[in-house]
Amino acid sequence: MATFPEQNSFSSARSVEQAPSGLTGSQEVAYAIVTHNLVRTFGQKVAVQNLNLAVRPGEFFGFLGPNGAGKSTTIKMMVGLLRPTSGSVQVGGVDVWKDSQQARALMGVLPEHLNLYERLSGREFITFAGHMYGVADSDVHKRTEELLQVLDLRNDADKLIVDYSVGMRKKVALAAAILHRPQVLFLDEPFEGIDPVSSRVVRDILHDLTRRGTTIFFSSHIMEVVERLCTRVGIINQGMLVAEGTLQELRERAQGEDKDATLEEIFLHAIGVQNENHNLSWLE
Ligand SMILES: Nc1ncnc2c1ncn2[C@@H]1O[C@H](COP(=O)(O)OP(=O)(O)OP(=O)(O)O)[C@@H](O)[C@H]1O
Repeated sequence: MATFPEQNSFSSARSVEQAPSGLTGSQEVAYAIVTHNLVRTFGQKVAVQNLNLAVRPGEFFGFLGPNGAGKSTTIKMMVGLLRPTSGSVQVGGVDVWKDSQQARALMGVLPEHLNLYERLSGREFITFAGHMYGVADSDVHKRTEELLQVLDLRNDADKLIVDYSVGMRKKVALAAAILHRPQVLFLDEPFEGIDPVSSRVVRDILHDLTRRGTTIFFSSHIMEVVERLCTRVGIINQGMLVAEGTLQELRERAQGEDKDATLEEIFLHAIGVQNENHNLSWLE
């Protein structure tokens, strides 16, 4: 197990209290996603506290945190599904809550709870999404068929979504989120419920998208996937950003220069988990 410095020292120098808050106007377009002092409360509960983040174009940003940490709440505020209590979000230099239509045109979104049109078939749903984003008919057709093929949905393409499995729903929603080649793609737990074969396909597609300039912001509990894909990682705990940087940067901040710390070790330390005894007394 690696040893680490105090939790708060995890945020990198470029962490975003410094980076975006000093930026104005056109400078901020240098960032694909910027949040300024983002806050969301639910009654007494502060789900997200003064979140400052900046993600550069083409980055593959992994957003980690334990259950209830505030990941989905953050993503919902970033994509225009949940109004912040205070603070702001910009995507591609556009304020998501002031110019929501313009901002949404730049995004693809795979939300936590998939709100799909259950009475459409998978093929119809993907096609519909393409038309909603104004993609030309011929491109919609071509891209839909290719997506159905690579995501192994072709045999079920004409089945109604209501009859899809969890993984099939996730894949069809992902196809709909990427068909218009968004500038910024937000994915809330994209690998949940997806089999290993499709997982690999999805990883390849996402990797390819970032190579071609798409920025990806995604939440996941699967450390191995985050470790493999992400160029930068943010860790949120109890609504606060407790660590942010490249894996290398986070490792280098590990006390004693433990360059071998795994992302799981970095994560557990950042959220303050100790090595405790988790035995159930009644099993003894
Ligand atoms: N609509 C809501 N009403 C009240 N509380 C909410 C609501 N949505 C989220 N919360 C609370 O806000 C906190 C953050 O929730 P959120 O769903 O953002 O966590 P998460 O990090 O995505 O968790 P998980 O990994 O379990 O999906 C939790 O305490 C949750 O109970």
